[in-house]
Amino acid sequence: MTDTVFIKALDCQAVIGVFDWEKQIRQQLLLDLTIGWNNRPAAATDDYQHALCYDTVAKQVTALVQDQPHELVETVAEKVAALILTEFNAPWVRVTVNKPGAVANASTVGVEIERSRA
Ligand SMILES: Nc1nc2c(c(=O)[nH]1)N=C([C@H](O)[C@@H](O)CO)CN2
Repeated sequence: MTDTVFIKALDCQAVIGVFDWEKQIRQQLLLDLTIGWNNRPAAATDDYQHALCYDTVAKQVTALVQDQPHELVETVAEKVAALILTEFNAPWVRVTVNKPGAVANASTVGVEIERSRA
């Protein structure tokens, strides 16, 4: 089953970084999420109850990323993956965390992980 629900370039303003100056400011993180989800039941019934609501996912992920400080983008990616697997019961998720302001001569840097439910 290769169906997914995705969210691209989710804009989060986060306290993120390893240096002291980074703990005093907010910086942009852009998250790309690809979530394994069987879309057939929602399509067959045209019923929102069977859909994985990308708006609900986006709001919960934004709150998680913005409401507490983190040092590493790796930590953010793991926490977001765990949220999606546990709270939304998704079978797998791919999370990309972009920190576009981090390296002056790169358009973006970051990490990408894939996690599955145990
Ligand atoms: N693999 C990582 N490398 C770096 C990170 C990170 O979160 N993961 N963070 C930093 C600093 O916070 C940097 O972004 C400041 O510009 C350096 N390397």
